[in-house]
Amino acid sequence: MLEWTGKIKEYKSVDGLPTLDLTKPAIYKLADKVVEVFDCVEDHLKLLKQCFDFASIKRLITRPDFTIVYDSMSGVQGPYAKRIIEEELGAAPGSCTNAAPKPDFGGPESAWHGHADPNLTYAVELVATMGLNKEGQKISSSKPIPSFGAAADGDADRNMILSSQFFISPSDSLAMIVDNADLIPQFRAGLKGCARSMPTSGALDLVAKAKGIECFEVPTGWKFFGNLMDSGTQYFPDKQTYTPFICGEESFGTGADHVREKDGMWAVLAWLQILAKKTEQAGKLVSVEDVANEHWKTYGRNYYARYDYEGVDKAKAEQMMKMMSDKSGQLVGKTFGNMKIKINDVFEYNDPVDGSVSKNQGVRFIFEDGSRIIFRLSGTGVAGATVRLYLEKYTPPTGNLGMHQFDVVKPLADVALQLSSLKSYTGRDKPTVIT
Ligand SMILES: O=P(O)(O)OC[C@H]1O[C@@H](O)[C@H](O)[C@@H](O)[C@@H]1O
Repeated sequence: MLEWTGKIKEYKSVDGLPTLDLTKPAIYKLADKVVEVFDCVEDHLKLLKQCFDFASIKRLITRPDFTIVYDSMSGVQGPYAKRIIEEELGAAPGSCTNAAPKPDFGGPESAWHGHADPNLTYAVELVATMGLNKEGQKISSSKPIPSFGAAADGDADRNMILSSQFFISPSDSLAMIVDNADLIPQFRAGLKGCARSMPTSGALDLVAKAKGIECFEVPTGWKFFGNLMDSGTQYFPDKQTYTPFICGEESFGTGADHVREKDGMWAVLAWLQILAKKTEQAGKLVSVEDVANEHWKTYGRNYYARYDYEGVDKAKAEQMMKMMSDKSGQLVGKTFGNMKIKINDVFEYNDPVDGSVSKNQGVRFIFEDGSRIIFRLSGTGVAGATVRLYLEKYTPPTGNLGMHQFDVVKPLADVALQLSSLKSYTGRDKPTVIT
């Protein structure tokens, strides 16, 4: 792209364009061109109405025993949330919090210091309202705790889902939406495909296997889902079709093939739709926690956490990754604690749709019991390098399903520090953020 910008020889501009009123929908004719000003909230709402049964979601939201809080963290979701959740679906006024978009997402004065990130660490207001602390442990609250909570990030493509004193990890949220896709009108004809990014937990794979749905493991980055959504279309007419399709990432992005981006509002409505239908079926209010408990009893639980080490020395982080990559395959059969390594490699993706190969997509240590330790360098960090360490431990349905995820993966973190020598490379022995 940079190369092409160097080749620009001319650009055109128009003098004397009138100032158009962008505050209301209208169509303007300017010489031989037409400019249409449209309300993007209405546009999105129209599309979402094709995906969901709004009447049934409204019945849930207006139940006297159901309360909802949707925190837009001063990002762009605010006007959409108020229009859809409060006006269209009948949630009580004030259910949508921090709903006035601000250019600095609230800045240093906000509880989240302008860091509009929907996770346990940054979405502090919502997390406290839902009766949790940043470790996801229950805390007491002086006010009644809402039945359902959600947060959006600054550009509203990501989401966090909670119920009263309960946090659902994005990996679990994805698996549970796919498991219950038949309750969502968008998937009435059945799902043909689903996908997760490589570091996202394998909870999705268990559902896909049980239901016979094609499941893909792609590198981190939403673009990799795009080709799967295009399979069988005019772009790849000879390829098998994987749509209708649901996909998601551990980094709080969830979506489907109604648009090509992750869609925070879609994920919130998908959950509300599932709860609405299950509540109708059960004749009593069903919560996110109820759905999760049922799910784990069927599939087992993929305990999961991500440790971020932010702002580390880039060269050192790269050396550490290289050291681990160089050992690819050499640690198979080695035992750490009571766990034996089954696969140690560097993840590579062969795109089944366009045939492209993406190498060097993260270092993986996969153990015989299904536990995983994954290392990646963030592609979005701003200062130095961010090392992301993803930890996953599988517990079958017969095991203890009610433990705290951060406690369960802690022994894996100790093994990860050993495997990576992270402390000697980066000087860090504690992550900056755990989600
Ligand atoms: O490389 P990082 O920092 O882990 O960020 C990954 C994220 O990067 C974003 O740009 C993509 O839109 C996401 O899909 C992806 O999850």
